[in-house]
Amino acid sequence: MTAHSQTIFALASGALPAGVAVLRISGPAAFMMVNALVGDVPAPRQAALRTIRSADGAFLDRGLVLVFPGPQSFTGEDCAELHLHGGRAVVTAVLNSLAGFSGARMAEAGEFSRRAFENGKMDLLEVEGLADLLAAETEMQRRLASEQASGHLSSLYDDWREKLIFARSMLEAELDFSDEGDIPGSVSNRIWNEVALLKQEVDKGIQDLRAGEIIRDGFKVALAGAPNAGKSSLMNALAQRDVAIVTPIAGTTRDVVRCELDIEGYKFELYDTAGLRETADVIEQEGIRRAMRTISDADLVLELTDMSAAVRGDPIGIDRPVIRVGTKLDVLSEARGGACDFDVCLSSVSGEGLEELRSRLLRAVRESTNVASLAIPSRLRHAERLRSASAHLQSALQNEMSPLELRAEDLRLASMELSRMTGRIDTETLLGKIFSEFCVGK
Ligand SMILES: Nc1nc2c(c(=O)[nH]1)N(C=O)[C@@H](CNc1ccc(C(=O)N[C@@H](CCC(=O)O)C(=O)O)cc1)CN2
Ligand SMILES: Nc1nc2c(ncn2[C@@H]2O[C@H](COP(=O)(O)OP(=O)(O)OP(=O)(O)O)[C@@H](O)[C@H]2O)c(=O)[nH]1
Ligand SMILES: [Mg+2]
Repeated sequence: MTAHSQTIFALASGALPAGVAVLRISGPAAFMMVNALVGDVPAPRQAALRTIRSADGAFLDRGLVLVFPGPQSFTGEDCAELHLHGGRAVVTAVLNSLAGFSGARMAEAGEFSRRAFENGKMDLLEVEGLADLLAAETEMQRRLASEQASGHLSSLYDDWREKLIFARSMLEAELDFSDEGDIPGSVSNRIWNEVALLKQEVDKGIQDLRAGEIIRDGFKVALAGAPNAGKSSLMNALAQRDVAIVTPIAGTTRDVVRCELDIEGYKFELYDTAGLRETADVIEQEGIRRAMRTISDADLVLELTDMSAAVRGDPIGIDRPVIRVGTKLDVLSEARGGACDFDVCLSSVSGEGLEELRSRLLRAVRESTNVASLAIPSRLRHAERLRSASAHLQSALQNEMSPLELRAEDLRLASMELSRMTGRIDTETLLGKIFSEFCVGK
């Protein structure tokens, strides 16, 4: 438990004006400050309606006051909340009054959560989950973040860590008795079987990173094809707004244009790109270079072909998953020539086929995020720790001829990696990076 001498405060609710504004106070002087502002300290954890006055007795607001005595609070310290009328001047007046107390200052971004972490109220995975929960815009992002914020990923990794600690203690017991003649090795065999099973679980976790990243950061879809194929028009139709410039001139799009979509709770990132062709125009060449880079980074490529055009572009030929889209279905004569060359035929003008494309996109994201539970890694940091743990387990398992001491040391290193995951051991730099993701008041 890290005791802070300073009391911090901040607006914890959103942009003003708002219906209600919540000011949060945490630290040793919190209750003294509440007492000075409202005349008493209400009963713990019960909302009480009070008049809030400045140090010179001037009326500031009438609002709800809540106090949470430490350690039973969000930060683990004495905490208080003032629920004010959400006007700018009301909030400014009360914040100014709070700043007048000695030992009190405005909180920095993420400082409440940082104190919660330091006081053991949340571990690092839960803190990251909370940051993701505040940033979540889609239903699947919310579910993934809640899972992590409520400690389910932490329990999983703690469980693995405990298994390793148990295995090590068994090995150490065996080491202690080893000079009493050879024990038939049965204990040891059972341990290595369990370590092998654990390694499989860790490796499964590493594989799930891709699903976690897709849910958290979005499924990347690139629109590709010849100039005038209708890429920008399709982007605008899917986004239902005018994101990209559309003209009848081939070579309109040069920069990569990005937009986000929410399909059934999954976040998609759509990338409109320059039409692919041989060209002498240096600006267009650079556009095409960027297009190719975007296409090769995509989780899925929509390869568009203008079905009404006399000449069709060549296939792009990349090793990404592709949906072949035939465009301009509305101008196609009744002889729908070659529609069977495509997975989806659509018109961005009439809207025909868009629903079919949307359900194909949904199917693709579901296939890429097909996991049994949402207690999965979603940041590179998680996978790096898991990879390193897996490598130590591998070393312990394969070096059957090495001394038990060394193999036990590999198990210890693996469990250290899992401790880093929840932040039992870690560096100031990492903490700074994670807490800087928060806004002030959290
Ligand atoms: N008004 C208000 N609403 C809020 C929050 C808040 O701080 N204030 N939260 C802020 O994120 C979230 C709720 N999270 C919270 C987490 C822990 C505790 C807390 O007091 N924990 C104590 C007691 C637990 C208990 O009584 O069961 C503890 O952990 O010891 C409060 C809120 C969302 N809603
Ligand atoms: N009738 C019809 N016209 C379309 C459709 N989609 C696009 N167009 C037209 O085709 C032309 C080219 O459309 P864009 O969306 O700019 O094509 P693009 O693939 O982005 O082209 P570049 O940016 O040059 O690579 C425009 O005149 C559009 O209005 C469609 O579904 N039906
Ligand atoms: Mg375009």
